[in-house]
Amino acid sequence: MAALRLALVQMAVGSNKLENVKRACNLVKDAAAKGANLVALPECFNSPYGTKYFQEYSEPVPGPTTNLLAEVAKECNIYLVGGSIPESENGSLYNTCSVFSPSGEMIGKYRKMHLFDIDVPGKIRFQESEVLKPGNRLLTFNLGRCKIGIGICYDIRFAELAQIYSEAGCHLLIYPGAFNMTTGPAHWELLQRARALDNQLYVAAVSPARDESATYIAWGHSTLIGPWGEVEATTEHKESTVFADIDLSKINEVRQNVPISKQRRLDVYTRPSQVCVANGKSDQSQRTKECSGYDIETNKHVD
Ligand SMILES: NC(=O)CCC(=O)C(=O)O
Repeated sequence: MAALRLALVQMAVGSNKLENVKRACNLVKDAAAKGANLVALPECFNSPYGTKYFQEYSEPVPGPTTNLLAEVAKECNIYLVGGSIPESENGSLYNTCSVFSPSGEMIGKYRKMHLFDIDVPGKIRFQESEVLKPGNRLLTFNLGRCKIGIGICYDIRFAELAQIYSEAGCHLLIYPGAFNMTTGPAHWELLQRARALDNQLYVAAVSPARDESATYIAWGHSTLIGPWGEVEATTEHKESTVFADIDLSKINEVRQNVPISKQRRLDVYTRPSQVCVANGKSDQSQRTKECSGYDIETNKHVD
């Protein structure tokens, strides 16, 4: 067995919350029985995806859903990336992913940082920010020698987030996601390949299965992209689990062959926000090394 066998559980999600969670746990058990030691669930796996549902389906984290995920991670002796669920805390709602170790401990939670607010006239309008608040913290964890970073769906459009994770030493980025029938065919795979190629690492995205009767129809196509930018494993839109092995030596090979991380021209890249004008002369400030809640130098979360 490979050191890291990943399973992306593209599960059907319905309107019964407990049924959704039980289904997720059964599919996780099935993936573990087939040799996966890292299993990931999709975005919003215990609730239909839609702003009108988030309040009703929300719960604290930790809470009833994540307690069941913790149990299944322990029972199966696996790392579990618990997709995302609508989280409630102090009257606010978040789109939250929690991660569990093989001992059943919740080792971190990540709140979607970039909320899905788009308006493509005649096609799709979705405004998560009408109901949700964004998170401000990154989340990484280690499985053996593999360092893993978490984002949620729309976060994948933001190259900076993936680059920060890469600079923090991540080898694999996992995005529980739920693209739709407009942006899915156009951008889902392209964005994963772009993030993988920019950063020369693995990128996985895991979607719910497509339900044509839902108010929001997910694109499906859960996928793992390799550090060369190629599709390593994928599926179509029905319920299924995608299995793939993560081989860290491929990352080293690509980075040696095409050494872009050593060839950056940080001496000439300047962003408008990084130019300060003093005494009438423009001055290039240092490249930003910190992001809110996460210190890249020490690789630690900061309050
Ligand atoms: N759930 C999401 O964040 C959807 C993102 C999406 O569909 C996109 O096009 O971006």
